[in-house]
Order: sequence, then C-alpha cells, then structure tokens
Amino acid sequence: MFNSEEIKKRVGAYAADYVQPGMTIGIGTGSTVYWLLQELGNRIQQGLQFRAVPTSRQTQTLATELGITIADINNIEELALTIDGADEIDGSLQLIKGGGGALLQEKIVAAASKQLIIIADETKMVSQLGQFPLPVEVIPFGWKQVSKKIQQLGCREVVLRQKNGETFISDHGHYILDCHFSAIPHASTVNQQLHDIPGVVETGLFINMADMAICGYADGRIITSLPA
Ligand SMILES: O=C[C@H](O)[C@H](O)[C@H](O)COP(=O)(O)O
Repeated sequence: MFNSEEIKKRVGAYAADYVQPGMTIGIGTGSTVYWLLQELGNRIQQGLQFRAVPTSRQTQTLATELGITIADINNIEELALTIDGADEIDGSLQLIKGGGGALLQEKIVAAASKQLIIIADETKMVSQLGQFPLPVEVIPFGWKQVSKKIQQLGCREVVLRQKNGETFISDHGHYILDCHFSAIPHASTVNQQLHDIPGVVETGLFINMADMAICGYADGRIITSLPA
C-alpha cells in the first residue's frame, strides 16, 4: 500500500508523460503538482524542452529552481494543456480548488488552455461537491458585507482565511473566504450567484473546465477519467 505522499508522487510522475517537447503548458499549484514539477525537472536534465506559465508565485519559484523556462501568459495565444491539482472532484469533473489560495491565477491559466488535466489522490474524489470549504477570493474592502451575502446563499459559515496568525493575502493582494456549505448540489448556479456579489473576485468552483482527472489510489492503481 502507498501512503498519501507516495500516491501524489506517483500521480505527478505519471502526468509528466503528457508534457511533450516544444509545448507551452500551464502548471498548477500545490502538494501534488510539487511532484509533477520534480519529475519535469528530471526530464529537463534528460533533454526535454518546454515552456510553462505558473499559476502562483510558489510554483514560479520552484519551476525556476528546477530549470523550467517561464513564459508570460500575455505573449501566448493558447496553452496546449494545464496540469493542476484539486481539493474536490465530482463524477462530472466539476472541481473545488483554491485550498492553497491560488484559485484566481489557476482559473485564468486553465481558461487559456486547450486541455485541463487534474491530478489527485483518491481522497479528492467525491459524489457531491461542498464538504471541502469553498474558497472565494474577495477584495479586502467590505469583506464582511460580502461574507453576509454569501451566508444568505445558504452557506452555514464563512471564515476569513488566516495563515501564521495573520489574515492570508493572495498573490494578487486579495482575501480568501472559506465558505462552509456542507453540500453544493448546483455548483454552476452557486458559482454564478457568488460572482453576482460585488467584491467577489473569483470562486474556487471550476465548472466544465477539466477534461481529464488522473487519480492515484493507495493500492497502486492510477486511473484516468473523463467527465461523466
Ligand atoms: O490553491 C491551490 C490549488 O487549487 C491546489 O490545486 C489545490 O488546493 C490542491 O492542492 P494539493 O494537491 O496540495 O491538495
């Protein structure tokens, strides 16, 4: 049996096969993507050449250390593919993302990509989204007003994200509200309702964006799935 870190490592390495010479790709953020980056770093040593748009400062720093050529998204027509992690994945490959606070840049990069491949361990697969608190990125001004409006949508608790005893600030200078819905049966509707609240910058709901999920299991299986 494989432990959680080993599963992430195996899935990250597996997904590296999708990166072909000469591609310009998007690279996500998080502890699963960490292992993808390590494998891509190995392959660069063996001669693989590609360019990447990172989805966070954290990924940009690590990618640069590993010798990955960084591309500016504004100079690119379209990305061949993006590989990213997720916090929850349902059977239709609708996602909750943003546990690491990178949802805004991740969504922009995913939207600029022909294909979005999600890498995850089995704990991320759910029958319905919403157990994981939904991250919503908001501008700091008036965040309590925004929080009240989110509660009016049926969210039982909204928590201003903290890190090391201080308010978490995203790469783009925003706050993150972690929204405890318990269940999100109509994710597309909730996504739209959240976007309609003034002050909301982006939500962690990635609706109809993922083209494939690569999921690793403790027993060693790695299963790819397409939207149901
Ligand atoms: O903001 C973070 C991202 O959306 C991550 O992709 C997500 O939180 C999953 O990260 P991990 O692979 O560390 O569970």
